[in-house]
Amino acid sequence: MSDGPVYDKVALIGLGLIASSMFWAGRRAGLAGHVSGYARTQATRDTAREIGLCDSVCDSAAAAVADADLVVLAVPVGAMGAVAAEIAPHLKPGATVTDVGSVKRRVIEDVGPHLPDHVHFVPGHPLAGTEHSGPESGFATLFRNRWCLLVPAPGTSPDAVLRLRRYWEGMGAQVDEMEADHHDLVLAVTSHTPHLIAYTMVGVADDMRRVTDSEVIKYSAAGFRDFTRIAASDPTMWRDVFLTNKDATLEVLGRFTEELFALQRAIRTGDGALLHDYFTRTRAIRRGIIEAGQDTDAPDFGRAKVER
Ligand SMILES: NC(=O)C1=CN([C@@H]2O[C@H](COP(=O)(O)OP(=O)(O)OC[C@H]3O[C@@H](n4cnc5c(N)ncnc54)[C@H](O)[C@@H]3O)[C@@H](O)[C@H]2O)C=CC1
Ligand SMILES: O=C(O)C(=O)Cc1ccc(O)cc1
Repeated sequence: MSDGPVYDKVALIGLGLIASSMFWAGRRAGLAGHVSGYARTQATRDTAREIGLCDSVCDSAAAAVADADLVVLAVPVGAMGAVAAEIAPHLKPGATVTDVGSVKRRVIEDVGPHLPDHVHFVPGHPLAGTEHSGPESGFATLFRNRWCLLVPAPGTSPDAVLRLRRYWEGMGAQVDEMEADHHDLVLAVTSHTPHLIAYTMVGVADDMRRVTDSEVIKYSAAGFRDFTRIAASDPTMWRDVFLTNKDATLEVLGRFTEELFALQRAIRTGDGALLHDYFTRTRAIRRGIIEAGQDTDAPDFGRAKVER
């Protein structure tokens, strides 16, 4: 499927869901000559070696990035700066450094200052994931038909950006470019606040023990099940997302609570027309997404089988 490797050597730093999916997807499409990997804990490195994740698993980040043409930072957002500081002296001149963090402004602020002038920094964010984490959770089709947003600073080498775009496209993603603050606001609406709402709803159900004792599990309908899936996502990753996308998340949450109060009032006052109008508008949005072919989870989309 590819015209040969896009990079001779790729280094994956942090071997969780996203890095392992990148390894399997890249290997299937022949996108890298060699993939080295590094994870902070011995246990993760051992698991990676056992399951054949990466062509070589290194015991230091410095060893993993040596001679790499692309370095991917795939750790929680709050750890990006420290990892960048650690690898900076060992980067090959002309290499591209990218990341996959869910928040972009903070990653740019934390990583950028550590990197030497002789590398290209092209921040990125694949809009694809699951509630699972760790080296065994990845699969080759995770990025297929999903967006990957690249957030290069103005003046970044167009060749470096184009090459990274080809790499993501080789893994099946559609690539767009976006400015960092805009990215963080869009993601606060479409991903970060929805996750917070799911965490809250599952927390509320758990608090109401009277109702939840076994009955929540037994009678849970699809809506609540979706919330529990999302609320099972990695606590470290999501703590970092909210701490580092604070302003945008608080802005969206402010709007959300205003709307919630309006709906609460409509329920209390029996304003059925308001509720009906509201739900009619939101239904149209969902139908619009499906008609635009953007809901890759829709049953009629023919979702790719999960496989390595
Ligand atoms: N899980 C998801 O659905 C998505 C996650 N992302 C982003 O991708 C990045 C990685 O996420 P996942 O692969 O899901 O995480 P994960 O939890 O599966 O893996 C994270 C890896 O980073 C390592 N790590 C954690 N703290 C570290 C530190 N202080 N120093 C060095 N290594 C450390 C862990 O040991 C693990 O190998 C995060 O920044 C996240 O925001 C982006 C899109 C989707
Ligand atoms: O599992 C889900 O529903 C997700 O929303 C996956 C996801 C999580 C975090 C991201 O930054 C991007 C995608």
